[in-house]
Amino acid sequence: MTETARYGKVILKLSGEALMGDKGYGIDGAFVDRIAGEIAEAVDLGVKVGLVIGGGNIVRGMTVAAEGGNRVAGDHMGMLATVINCIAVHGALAKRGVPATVLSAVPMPNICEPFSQRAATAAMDEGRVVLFAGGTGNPFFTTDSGAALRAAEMGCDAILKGTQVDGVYSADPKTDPSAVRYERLGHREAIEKGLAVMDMAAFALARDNSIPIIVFSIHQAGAIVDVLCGSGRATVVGD
Ligand SMILES: Nc1ncnc2c1ncn2[C@@H]1O[C@H](COP(=O)(O)OP(=O)(O)OP(=O)(O)O)[C@@H](O)[C@H]1O
Ligand SMILES: O=c1ccn([C@@H]2O[C@H](COP(=O)(O)O)[C@@H](O)[C@H]2O)c(=O)[nH]1
Repeated sequence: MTETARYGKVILKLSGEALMGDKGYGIDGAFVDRIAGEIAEAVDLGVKVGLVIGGGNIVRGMTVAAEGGNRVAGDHMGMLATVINCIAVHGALAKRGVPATVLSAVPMPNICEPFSQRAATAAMDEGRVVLFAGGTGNPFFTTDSGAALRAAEMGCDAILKGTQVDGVYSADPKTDPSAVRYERLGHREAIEKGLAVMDMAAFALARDNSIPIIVFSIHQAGAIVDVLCGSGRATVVGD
Protein backbone atom coordinates (compact mmCIF):
# COMPACT_ATOMS: atom_id res chain seq x y z
CA MET A 1 0.00 0.00 0.00
CA THR A 2 1.34 3.49 -0.84
CA GLU A 3 1.65 5.64 2.24
CA THR A 4 0.45 9.25 2.31
CA ALA A 5 2.29 11.88 4.30
CA ARG A 6 0.28 13.94 6.77
CA TYR A 7 2.71 16.89 6.52
CA GLY A 8 3.97 18.64 3.37
CA LYS A 9 6.94 20.53 4.79
CA VAL A 10 8.77 19.65 7.98
CA ILE A 11 11.84 20.30 10.05
CA LEU A 12 13.33 17.01 11.16
CA LYS A 13 15.42 17.55 14.28
CA LEU A 14 17.89 14.70 14.73
CA SER A 15 19.55 13.99 18.04
CA GLY A 16 23.29 14.55 17.76
CA GLU A 17 23.78 12.07 20.58
CA ALA A 18 22.02 9.37 18.55
CA LEU A 19 24.49 9.84 15.67
CA MET A 20 27.26 8.20 17.65
CA GLY A 21 25.36 4.90 17.66
CA ASP A 22 27.18 2.41 19.94
CA LYS A 23 30.52 4.15 19.54
CA GLY A 24 30.31 6.39 22.62
CA TYR A 25 31.57 9.42 20.66
CA GLY A 26 31.56 10.83 17.13
CA ILE A 27 29.65 9.51 14.16
CA ASP A 28 28.48 5.98 13.38
CA GLY A 29 28.46 5.66 9.56
CA ALA A 30 25.92 2.82 9.55
CA PHE A 31 23.46 4.84 11.63
CA VAL A 32 23.90 7.90 9.39
CA ASP A 33 23.34 5.76 6.31
CA ARG A 34 20.09 4.32 7.71
CA ILE A 35 18.83 7.82 8.50
CA ALA A 36 19.76 9.01 4.98
CA GLY A 37 17.71 6.11 3.57
CA GLU A 38 14.68 7.11 5.64
CA ILE A 39 15.02 10.75 4.58
CA ALA A 40 15.18 9.60 0.94
CA GLU A 41 11.88 7.73 1.50
CA ALA A 42 10.32 10.87 2.98
CA VAL A 43 11.42 12.88 -0.07
CA ASP A 44 9.92 10.19 -2.34
CA LEU A 45 6.60 10.71 -0.53
CA GLY A 46 6.73 14.34 -1.71
CA VAL A 47 7.62 15.84 1.67
CA LYS A 48 9.87 18.90 1.75
CA VAL A 49 12.46 18.19 4.43
CA GLY A 50 14.63 20.59 6.40
CA LEU A 51 17.12 18.96 8.75
CA VAL A 52 18.50 20.30 12.01
CA ILE A 53 21.06 18.09 13.71
CA GLY A 54 22.26 18.42 17.30
CA GLY A 55 25.86 18.26 18.44
CA GLY A 56 25.59 16.14 21.58
CA ASN A 57 27.74 13.36 20.06
CA ILE A 58 30.70 15.78 19.98
CA VAL A 59 30.38 18.69 22.40
CA ARG A 60 27.83 20.81 24.23
CA GLY A 61 28.64 24.26 25.64
CA MET A 62 27.05 23.45 28.99
CA THR A 63 29.42 20.50 29.44
CA VAL A 64 32.42 22.68 28.62
CA ALA A 65 31.21 25.24 31.19
CA ALA A 66 30.54 22.54 33.81
CA GLU A 67 34.17 21.46 33.43
CA GLY A 68 35.40 25.02 34.12
CA GLY A 69 35.63 26.20 30.49
CA ASN A 70 34.16 29.32 28.93
CA ARG A 71 30.45 28.89 28.10
CA VAL A 72 30.44 31.04 24.98
CA ALA A 73 33.54 29.30 23.60
CA GLY A 74 31.88 25.96 24.43
CA ASP A 75 28.73 27.02 22.58
CA HIS A 76 30.86 28.02 19.59
CA MET A 77 32.37 24.52 19.68
CA GLY A 78 28.87 23.01 19.91
CA MET A 79 27.68 24.97 16.88
CA LEU A 80 30.71 23.76 14.92
CA ALA A 81 29.86 20.21 16.01
CA THR A 82 26.44 20.58 14.36
CA VAL A 83 28.19 21.62 11.12
CA ILE A 84 30.34 18.46 11.25
CA ASN A 85 27.19 16.35 11.70
CA CYS A 86 25.42 18.10 8.81
CA ILE A 87 28.39 17.46 6.52
CA ALA A 88 28.31 13.77 7.46
CA VAL A 89 24.57 13.41 6.77
CA HIS A 90 24.87 15.47 3.57
CA GLY A 91 27.51 12.99 2.36
CA ALA A 92 25.23 10.04 3.05
CA LEU A 93 22.35 11.74 1.21
CA ALA A 94 24.63 12.55 -1.75
CA LYS A 95 25.69 8.88 -1.97
CA ARG A 96 22.01 8.00 -2.43
CA GLY A 97 21.50 10.72 -5.04
CA VAL A 98 19.23 12.81 -2.79
CA PRO A 99 19.68 16.52 -3.71
CA ALA A 100 20.67 18.34 -0.54
CA THR A 101 22.29 21.61 0.56
CA VAL A 102 24.02 22.55 3.80
CA LEU A 103 23.29 26.14 4.91
CA SER A 104 25.15 27.34 7.97
CA ALA A 105 24.05 30.01 10.46
CA VAL A 106 27.77 30.52 11.11
CA PRO A 107 29.23 31.65 7.77
CA MET A 108 32.06 29.41 6.52
CA PRO A 109 31.85 29.85 2.73
CA ASN A 110 34.75 27.53 1.93
CA ILE A 111 32.76 24.66 3.42
CA CYS A 112 29.08 25.39 2.86
CA GLU A 113 26.73 28.20 1.92
CA PRO A 114 25.69 30.73 4.56
CA PHE A 115 22.08 30.50 5.75
CA SER A 116 19.55 32.99 4.48
CA GLN A 117 15.81 32.54 4.46
CA ARG A 118 15.87 33.26 0.72
CA ALA A 119 18.47 30.61 -0.10
CA ALA A 120 16.70 28.06 2.11
CA THR A 121 13.30 28.75 0.54
CA ALA A 122 14.72 28.46 -2.99
CA ALA A 123 16.41 25.14 -2.16
CA MET A 124 13.35 23.66 -0.45
CA ASP A 125 11.08 24.82 -3.28
CA GLU A 126 13.36 22.89 -5.67
CA GLY A 127 12.77 19.79 -3.59
CA ARG A 128 16.27 19.78 -2.08
CA VAL A 129 16.77 18.63 1.49
CA VAL A 130 18.17 21.59 3.41
CA LEU A 131 20.53 20.87 6.30
CA PHE A 132 20.40 23.85 8.67
CA ALA A 133 23.83 23.81 10.31
CA GLY A 134 25.13 25.92 13.20
CA GLY A 135 21.88 26.09 15.19
CA THR A 136 20.66 29.68 15.56
CA GLY A 137 24.23 31.00 15.16
CA ASN A 138 24.14 32.37 18.72
CA PRO A 139 25.44 31.05 22.03
CA PHE A 140 23.07 30.19 24.91
CA PHE A 141 20.68 28.44 22.51
CA THR A 142 20.30 24.82 21.44
CA THR A 143 19.50 23.12 18.16
CA ASP A 144 15.94 22.57 19.45
CA SER A 145 15.52 26.35 19.37
CA GLY A 146 17.24 26.33 15.98
CA ALA A 147 14.71 23.77 14.75
CA ALA A 148 11.75 25.84 15.99
CA LEU A 149 13.23 29.01 14.48
CA ARG A 150 13.81 27.45 11.06
CA ALA A 151 10.36 25.79 11.14
CA ALA A 152 8.77 29.20 11.70
CA GLU A 153 10.93 30.94 9.06
CA MET A 154 10.28 28.25 6.45
CA GLY A 155 6.54 27.96 7.16
CA CYS A 156 6.76 24.29 8.11
CA ASP A 157 3.72 22.22 9.08
CA ALA A 158 5.51 20.35 11.88
CA ILE A 159 8.74 19.75 13.76
CA LEU A 160 9.66 16.08 14.01
CA LYS A 161 12.03 15.56 16.92
CA GLY A 162 13.83 12.23 16.54
CA THR A 163 15.50 11.65 19.87
CA GLN A 164 16.69 9.02 22.36
CA VAL A 165 13.24 8.35 23.87
CA ASP A 166 9.91 7.41 22.29
CA GLY A 167 7.90 10.44 23.33
CA VAL A 168 7.26 13.03 26.00
CA TYR A 169 6.93 11.73 29.57
CA SER A 170 5.77 13.26 32.85
CA ALA A 171 9.49 13.25 33.86
CA ASP A 172 12.76 12.19 32.22
CA PRO A 173 12.19 8.44 31.60
CA LYS A 174 15.95 7.87 31.69
CA THR A 175 16.11 8.88 35.35
CA ASP A 176 12.54 8.31 36.60
CA PRO A 177 11.15 4.81 35.96
CA SER A 178 7.69 5.90 37.17
CA ALA A 179 7.42 8.54 34.38
CA VAL A 180 4.22 8.26 32.34
CA ARG A 181 4.21 8.77 28.54
CA TYR A 182 1.80 11.23 26.88
CA GLU A 183 0.09 10.46 23.56
CA ARG A 184 -0.72 14.14 23.12
CA LEU A 185 -0.37 17.36 25.08
CA GLY A 186 -0.42 21.12 24.45
CA HIS A 187 2.61 23.38 24.03
CA ARG A 188 1.37 25.35 27.04
CA GLU A 189 1.09 22.23 29.16
CA ALA A 190 4.63 21.15 28.21
CA ILE A 191 5.94 24.59 29.22
CA GLU A 192 3.91 24.79 32.45
CA LYS A 193 5.09 21.35 33.50
CA GLY A 194 8.70 22.13 32.47
CA LEU A 195 9.00 18.89 30.45
CA ALA A 196 12.69 18.97 29.52
CA VAL A 197 12.59 16.85 26.35
CA MET A 198 13.07 20.18 24.57
CA ASP A 199 14.14 23.55 25.86
CA MET A 200 11.40 26.00 26.82
CA ALA A 201 12.46 28.60 24.22
CA ALA A 202 11.84 26.01 21.51
CA PHE A 203 8.42 25.05 22.92
CA ALA A 204 7.48 28.75 23.17
CA LEU A 205 8.53 29.55 19.58
CA ALA A 206 6.58 26.54 18.28
CA ARG A 207 3.54 27.54 20.36
CA ASP A 208 3.60 31.16 19.16
CA ASN A 209 3.70 29.96 15.54
CA SER A 210 1.17 27.11 16.02
CA ILE A 211 3.65 24.46 14.89
CA PRO A 212 3.08 20.96 16.30
CA ILE A 213 6.10 19.03 17.60
CA ILE A 214 6.15 15.27 17.20
CA VAL A 215 8.61 13.53 19.52
CA PHE A 216 9.70 9.99 18.63
CA SER A 217 12.62 7.59 19.02
CA ILE A 218 15.13 7.84 16.18
CA HIS A 219 16.35 4.36 17.17
CA GLN A 220 13.13 2.78 15.84
CA ALA A 221 13.89 1.76 12.23
CA GLY A 222 11.40 3.28 9.77
CA ALA A 223 10.16 5.80 12.34
CA ILE A 224 10.65 8.90 10.19
CA VAL A 225 8.22 7.77 7.48
CA ASP A 226 5.83 6.24 10.03
CA VAL A 227 5.65 9.49 12.00
CA LEU A 228 5.24 11.52 8.81
CA CYS A 229 2.29 9.32 7.89
CA GLY A 230 0.80 9.55 11.38
CA SER A 231 1.24 5.88 12.25
CA GLY A 232 4.42 5.78 14.38
CA ARG A 233 4.80 5.64 18.16
CA ALA A 234 5.22 9.27 19.17
CA THR A 235 3.90 12.10 21.32
CA VAL A 236 2.23 15.00 19.53
CA VAL A 237 2.74 18.36 21.24
CA GLY A 238 0.26 20.94 19.94
CA ASP A 239 -2.43 23.23 21.33
N1 LIG B 1 9.75 14.87 30.24
C1 LIG B 1 10.61 14.27 29.40
N2 LIG B 1 10.14 13.42 28.44
C2 LIG B 1 10.99 12.82 27.59
N3 LIG B 1 12.34 12.98 27.62
C3 LIG B 1 12.85 13.81 28.55
C4 LIG B 1 12.02 14.48 29.48
N4 LIG B 1 12.79 15.25 30.28
C5 LIG B 1 14.05 15.06 29.89
N5 LIG B 1 14.10 14.21 28.84
C6 LIG B 1 15.35 13.83 28.17
O1 LIG B 1 15.53 14.69 27.07
C7 LIG B 1 16.35 14.03 26.12
C8 LIG B 1 16.23 14.69 24.78
O2 LIG B 1 16.76 15.97 24.90
P1 LIG B 1 17.99 16.57 24.08
O3 LIG B 1 17.36 17.45 23.06
O4 LIG B 1 18.93 17.21 25.04
O5 LIG B 1 18.75 15.39 23.48
P2 LIG B 1 18.90 14.96 22.00
O6 LIG B 1 17.57 14.89 21.35
O7 LIG B 1 19.62 13.66 22.09
O8 LIG B 1 19.73 16.08 21.30
P3 LIG B 1 21.30 16.37 21.16
O9 LIG B 1 22.09 15.16 21.44
O10 LIG B 1 21.38 16.74 19.78
O11 LIG B 1 21.58 17.49 22.11
C9 LIG B 1 15.83 12.58 26.16
O12 LIG B 1 16.83 11.69 25.78
C10 LIG B 1 15.39 12.40 27.61
O13 LIG B 1 16.32 11.65 28.37
O1 LIG C 1 21.80 27.91 18.40
C1 LIG C 1 22.63 27.20 18.98
C2 LIG C 1 22.67 25.80 18.83
C3 LIG C 1 23.62 25.07 19.49
N1 LIG C 1 24.52 25.69 20.28
C4 LIG C 1 25.60 24.92 20.95
O2 LIG C 1 25.79 23.66 20.29
C5 LIG C 1 25.56 22.57 21.20
C6 LIG C 1 25.01 21.40 20.48
O3 LIG C 1 23.60 21.55 20.26
P1 LIG C 1 22.54 20.62 21.00
O4 LIG C 1 21.21 21.20 20.68
O5 LIG C 1 22.80 20.65 22.49
O6 LIG C 1 22.73 19.26 20.45
C7 LIG C 1 24.67 23.19 22.28
O7 LIG C 1 24.71 22.46 23.48
C8 LIG C 1 25.27 24.58 22.40
O8 LIG C 1 26.47 24.50 23.13
C9 LIG C 1 24.48 27.06 20.45
O9 LIG C 1 25.29 27.65 21.19
N2 LIG C 1 23.54 27.78 19.78
